[in-house]
Amino acid sequence: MARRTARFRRRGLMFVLSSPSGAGKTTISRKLLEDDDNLQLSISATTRPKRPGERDGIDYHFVDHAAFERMAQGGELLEHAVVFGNRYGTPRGPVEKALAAGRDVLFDIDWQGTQQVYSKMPDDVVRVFILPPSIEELERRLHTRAQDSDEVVAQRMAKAADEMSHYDAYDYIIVNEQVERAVVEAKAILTAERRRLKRLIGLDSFVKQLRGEG
Ligand SMILES: Nc1nc2c(ncn2[C@@H]2O[C@H](COP(=O)(O)OP(=O)(O)O)[C@@H](O)[C@H]2O)c(=O)[nH]1
Ligand SMILES: Nc1ncnc2c1ncn2[C@@H]1O[C@H](COP(=O)(O)OP(=O)(O)O)[C@@H](O)[C@H]1O
Repeated sequence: MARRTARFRRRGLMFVLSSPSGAGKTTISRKLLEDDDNLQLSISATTRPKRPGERDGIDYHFVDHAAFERMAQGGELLEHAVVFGNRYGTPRGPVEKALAAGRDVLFDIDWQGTQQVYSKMPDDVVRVFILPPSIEELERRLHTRAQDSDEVVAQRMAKAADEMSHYDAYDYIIVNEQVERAVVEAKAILTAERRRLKRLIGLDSFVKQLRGEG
């Protein structure tokens, strides 16, 4: 007799990573995306200028203030916030499509955006906050990234304490000391969250079938 394949599906989840700037969100996100075919990045729109090496439509949708305002007013953004004086927002369409298709979406958004998506879609959101091992190491990382001026680094360090004060609005905390370890931890969280009963669709009839009732 042919073996039956699992006849239930899963709704996608929203995997949110937040941290003070420089703690390692981008590094950890890249590794998760590289190793996981079912995970896709939510590409935010921003009015921030492009950094060297960043590509429009891949790292961000780089837009001007007027275009951002049109998107916000038109209800095209799931959430939006001002961070370091620039506007950032999450386009709604790709997220809804992915979730319905059972794909998971990774978000690199700040605490304000996390709060907004969580209040709209609490059952779909998994919130992870990344902390640096120390404040000295955070500053070192911001300098070694060498993409921002000393002035911008000073601005980000000044904001770090404020951002870190929001850690308690998250479900999971990862201290990014060794990047490989942090990635293993993030993968473990994702794996476990994918098995949550509440995300499984049609499990009832599958179990009925297993019990010979289907
Ligand atoms: N609310 C919100 N925050 C975002 C979004 N995209 C990026 N951010 C946050 O904006 C902050 C600055 O991001 P960025 O300019 O790329 O610098 P980074 O700190 O090096 O990641 C980070 O805390 C991001 O998580 C978004 O769509 N919505
Ligand atoms: N665990 C780690 N140990 C040492 N350096 C790290 C670690 N994680 C990230 N970095 C480095 O720190 C800098 C900031 O990391 P990044 O991922 O850009 O942070 P974020 O996206 O949170 O601003 C980068 O140069 C990155 O290579």
